[in-house]
Amino acid sequence: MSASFDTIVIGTGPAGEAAAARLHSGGQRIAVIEAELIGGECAYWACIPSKTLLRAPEARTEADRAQGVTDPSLDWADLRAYRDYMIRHLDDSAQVSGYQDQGITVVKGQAAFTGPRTVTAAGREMSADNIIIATGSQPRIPLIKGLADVPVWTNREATTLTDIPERALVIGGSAVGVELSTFLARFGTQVTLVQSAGRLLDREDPRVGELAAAHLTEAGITLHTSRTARSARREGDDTLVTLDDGSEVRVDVIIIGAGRRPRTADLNLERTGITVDDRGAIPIDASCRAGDGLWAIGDVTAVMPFTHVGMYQARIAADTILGRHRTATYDGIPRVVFGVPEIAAAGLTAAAATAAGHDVITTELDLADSIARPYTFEKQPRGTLGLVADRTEQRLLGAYAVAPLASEWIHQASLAIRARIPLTVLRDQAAQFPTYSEAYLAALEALPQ
Ligand SMILES: Cc1cc2nc3c(=O)[nH]c(=O)nc-3n(C[C@H](O)[C@H](O)[C@H](O)COP(=O)(O)OP(=O)(O)OC[C@H]3O[C@@H](n4cnc5c(N)ncnc54)[C@H](O)[C@@H]3O)c2cc1C
Ligand SMILES: NC(=O)c1ccc[n+]([C@@H]2O[C@H](COP(=O)([O-])OP(=O)(O)OC[C@H]3O[C@@H](n4cnc5c(N)ncnc54)[C@H](O)[C@@H]3O)[C@@H](O)[C@H]2O)c1
Repeated sequence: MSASFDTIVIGTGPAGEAAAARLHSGGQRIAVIEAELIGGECAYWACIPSKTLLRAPEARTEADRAQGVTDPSLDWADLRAYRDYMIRHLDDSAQVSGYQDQGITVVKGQAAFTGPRTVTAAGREMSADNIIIATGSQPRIPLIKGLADVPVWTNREATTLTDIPERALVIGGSAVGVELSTFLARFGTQVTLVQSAGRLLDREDPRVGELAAAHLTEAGITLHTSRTARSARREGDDTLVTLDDGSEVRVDVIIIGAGRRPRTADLNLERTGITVDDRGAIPIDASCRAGDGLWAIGDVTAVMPFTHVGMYQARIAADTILGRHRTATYDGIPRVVFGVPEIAAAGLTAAAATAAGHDVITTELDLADSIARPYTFEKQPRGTLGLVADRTEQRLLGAYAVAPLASEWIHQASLAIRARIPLTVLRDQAAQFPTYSEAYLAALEALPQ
């Protein structure tokens, strides 16, 4: 006999967990189904370990650059132990019992639909008024001849590594590639990064890619843009990778960061009436509805595959299910690559704003020429803030910042874009002296009128 619930959540990454928690506190009877570990990719193999691993090199670089600090050093064994603690030693038993203690049913197994509102997992049949699909994504593996015969890491092996490799070829030059390269290079790996697009972080403003390239080069990383790996083969203990220009790179491991695919393949979605798009993503409306009583949130929607977006969609879907109708808007949501220094952006690039018909004005500010904080922060002051605005509408459309702590102060641009705060109001701010936030006023005053 099938157990019935108000809502079943398939997948307990950050999106599924946020939805389950909100619906449970809204009084619903909930079941969560998880094929692997409660917490999802983010908690064990993505955001949490990667940001934990990047903090030490960041602190080391900050210390190197701060006047009056000598001999800062990295301790891999200590960081590795802290990473293992942060990823719960890949053990989610406390999370399972935490849910059970709250009265949430946990089913460990691969869920598949048996009908529009019924699923099976671990031999159990379940039905619900609402089913939320939050099954996340998996790495996209490029076609490279011989890849199956050489050591290859996806984000999973890279973020749970036990030993720092001597030489690595990183494939992909966006968030995963830039973050993993930064971490490894700062720990002494000889990193070669191969990026198929003409620049790093190719969805961002071209200046962001240029600035990121300069920082990666400074960290000792060899960059190949407009390049792909064609084939790989073993030669003794080495892996020899041939790029598409015929050049060869000798490494110990290939690390893949070439994008992700929504995880929908095993769900039997044909039983639900949902048809995935050409990326394999589940199409949703503004409230994250994917069909009658069906919802999709997080990476599986491919809308903006970030944890904060998945959790936002979870709040939108859960509130709508609870009768508090909400719609999502994605304007101005920040996008951060945790490089050293941090690379942050929000809203539209100048090119996207122009394509959308805006009357675009832009400015870029060298922070060391304009504000005091870079000098109090480090002895080689640096940082860049770029703004994109609409001259006619007199509001901010986009921003990028490549500078220390940019992941924090990008949120001012994010709020200004989302809340459509007029430029006159933004120019009337008095940010704390001396902070990086002062850059906004300096940049706004430099915007063409
Ligand atoms: C290396 C790396 C670093 C990242 N760093 C950041 C960061 O710093 N900040 C940020 O915002 N984003 C980051 N991301 C992106 C972030 O990890 C994802 O956006 C986020 O994990 C998506 O959450 P989700 O809940 O949609 O899916 P996931 O976290 O992928 O969780 C989905 C869950 O569903 C389960 N599942 C799948 N299919 C089934 C099934 N059929 N039945 C039952 N369970 C199923 C999976 O086992 C998994 O536990 C990073 C990604 C990578 C690869
Ligand atoms: N800090 C963060 O928020 C963070 C960190 C890591 C990942 N993420 C998210 O995880 C997802 C995956 O990140 P990602 O960087 O793997 O994917 P991505 O889709 O953002 O970028 C993939 C990059 O790989 C390149 N590429 C694709 N195929 C290639 C090939 N064959 N050879 C060389 N280069 C190739 C592309 O040009 C692109 O720049 C993204 O949605 C990202 O936003 C977020």
